[in-house]
Amino acid sequence: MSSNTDEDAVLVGVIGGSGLYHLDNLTFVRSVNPETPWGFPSSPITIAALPSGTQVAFLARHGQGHTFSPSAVPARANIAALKLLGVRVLLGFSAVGSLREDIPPGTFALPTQIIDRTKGVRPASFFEDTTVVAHAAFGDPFSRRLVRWLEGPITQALAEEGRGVKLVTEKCIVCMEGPQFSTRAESHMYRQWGGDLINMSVLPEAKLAREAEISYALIATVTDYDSWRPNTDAVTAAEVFKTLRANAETSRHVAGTILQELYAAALHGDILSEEAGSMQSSIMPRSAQQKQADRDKLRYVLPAYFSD
Ligand SMILES: CSC[C@H]1O[C@H](OP(=O)(O)O)[C@H](O)[C@@H]1O
Ligand SMILES: Nc1ncnc2[nH]cnc12
Repeated sequence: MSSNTDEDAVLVGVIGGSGLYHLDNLTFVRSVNPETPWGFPSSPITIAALPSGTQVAFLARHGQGHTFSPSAVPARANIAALKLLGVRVLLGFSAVGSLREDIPPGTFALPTQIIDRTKGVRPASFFEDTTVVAHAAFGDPFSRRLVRWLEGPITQALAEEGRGVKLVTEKCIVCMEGPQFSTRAESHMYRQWGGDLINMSVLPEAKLAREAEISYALIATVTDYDSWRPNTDAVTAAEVFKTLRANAETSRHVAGTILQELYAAALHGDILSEEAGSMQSSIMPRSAQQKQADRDKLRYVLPAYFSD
């Protein structure tokens, strides 16, 4: 599959998490399953049209039948395949635990910070195992402009839905390795560290989106109180499943309400401006020791810097 021209580029992408394996009110256009230099994505990517005809891309993070555990999600192939389709703005939906009493299950959140508690078993860079070195800026791990933009439309969409779902912002999410949930001691420790939410999926997705110069935000949907609450059972998958379906319905409503506006904002506004071009100064200068095969591989995600 060769790189898309601007005319058939799909600017907006959505990654669905646990419980969110499709979106609503879209017209199916085609399904694509590109083999990237990092393998195949979690599942074929659905290209579908909004009522206006604008096309968006949807990918189920754990695969259509939820066959990839968080540690095994082929995140590099996912981000590379979306980038090839033309995606420049990406919303990841995720089921998360809450580390705060005032963020109950059912709440939606737009985190702005991440604490990395993954264990180094997930490939987290497109530059890994190549002769090209890059250090992407990650102080603000989510696209600041995108997060700021999303706050209003999501709040409005939740109000319109009328189920009383609240949106909270400026939260810090801990990303743990899993697949087992945290111990009570870990859950308490994350609270002391300043964590507000916890999941197993936002990394390396957010790092790879940054390396691919895709503006990325996480819409975190709270399913449980994790394991820190005294005199309360620690989180179980059964507890998570209780809230998953309602959260997925609300996620579909939110996506259905905001995607057209998001497309217009990405096309005409400045929400992509901080990430676009950001890798130019993050990549170490070209040297004779860099292997051409590595540069060819990196061209797949960053054609602007590796075209020769
Ligand atoms: C099903 S409970 C744990 C599982 O759910 C979340 O997945 P996702 O972020 O894809 O919604 C969490 O990160 C864990 O992977
Ligand atoms: N408590 C929790 N810990 C990690 N990931 C989660 N996903 C949903 N709830 C979670």
